[in-house]
Amino acid sequence: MSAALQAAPALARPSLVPARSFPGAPLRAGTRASPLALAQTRRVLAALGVAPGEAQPVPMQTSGDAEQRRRLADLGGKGLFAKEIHEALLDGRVAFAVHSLKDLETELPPGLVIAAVLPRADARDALVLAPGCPPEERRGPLPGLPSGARIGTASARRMAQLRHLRPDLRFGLLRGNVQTRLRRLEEGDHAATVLAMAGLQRLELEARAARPLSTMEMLPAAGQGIIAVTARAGDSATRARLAGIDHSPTHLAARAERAVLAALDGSCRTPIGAHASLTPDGALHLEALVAREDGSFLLRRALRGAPADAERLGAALGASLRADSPADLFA
Ligand SMILES: NCc1[nH]cc(CCC(=O)O)c1CC(=O)O
Repeated sequence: MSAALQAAPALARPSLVPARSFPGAPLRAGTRASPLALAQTRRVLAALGVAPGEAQPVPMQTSGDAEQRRRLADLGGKGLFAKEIHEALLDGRVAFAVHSLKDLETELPPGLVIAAVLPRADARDALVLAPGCPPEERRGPLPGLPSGARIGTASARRMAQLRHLRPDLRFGLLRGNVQTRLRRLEEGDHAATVLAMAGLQRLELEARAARPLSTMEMLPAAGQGIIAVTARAGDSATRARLAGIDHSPTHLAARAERAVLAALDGSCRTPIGAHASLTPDGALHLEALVAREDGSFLLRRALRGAPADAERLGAALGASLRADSPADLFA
């Protein structure tokens, strides 16, 4: 190895070399290291139209990734998957970072902003059956899901909605990245699970979905199907570049859905769903729900208004749900 190559690792040490101090260096894009996160980062880089070598994904292990068995609730929730990435961004070790919007806490750390979102993919959840579990012919809610089936999930939102419609179902904990969950389904621990259509599609695994669940059957999480790019609030050059790929209809939906979360201020285990869409006549239609994890309580409401009022609509719908829900859901 030449002396020049041997010298390279020292120069590349991320903690010593803030991206912003080397204008000609590759754009560093922070991301989790999961296959889904990397696929999403490639989409952002493709949208930016960067030349080969002009940008570089920087995969990072997060506290959330390190913990595979316990429920997120026991650990402190959403922020876990983003904390290290936010720190890298604030420190200048990466120029921007790519996230699944639904995993991003409602209030970002001071100094960070959502600089762009990509056009939303399918926001729905999908029913995924274990290989040996043929869809059952049955009448009533959630057709195709066998009576008494054991569902694997770690999502309070999915569990609450399934239980509310189908008290016969049983539940077990199933977490990990998408591939891990599919593998554990094959191992026979669970009859079925529910995964986001968007994640399955981005991993080219949508053939594993028995069918998408309608938003009436299963209201998605706020931000589901949306890839978000964070940047430093004060980095106007990066923000301007990211603004070029921002999809404004998706950004409006994101604002409305996240305003619901902010108004509800639930714990990370409170089952909450929120989904906004633009109607053909140009209005913003917002649906949201709050539930109890055991499905014994579920309140769902919708509101319609002008897209420019996205945040106010979300706040109003969140406040209305909160006013009519048991107070202990928001402890
Ligand atoms: N919590 C994990 C997570 N975060 C984002 C997605 C899917 C992609 C998306 O919603 O944009 C998934 C997997 C899943 O819920 O099935």
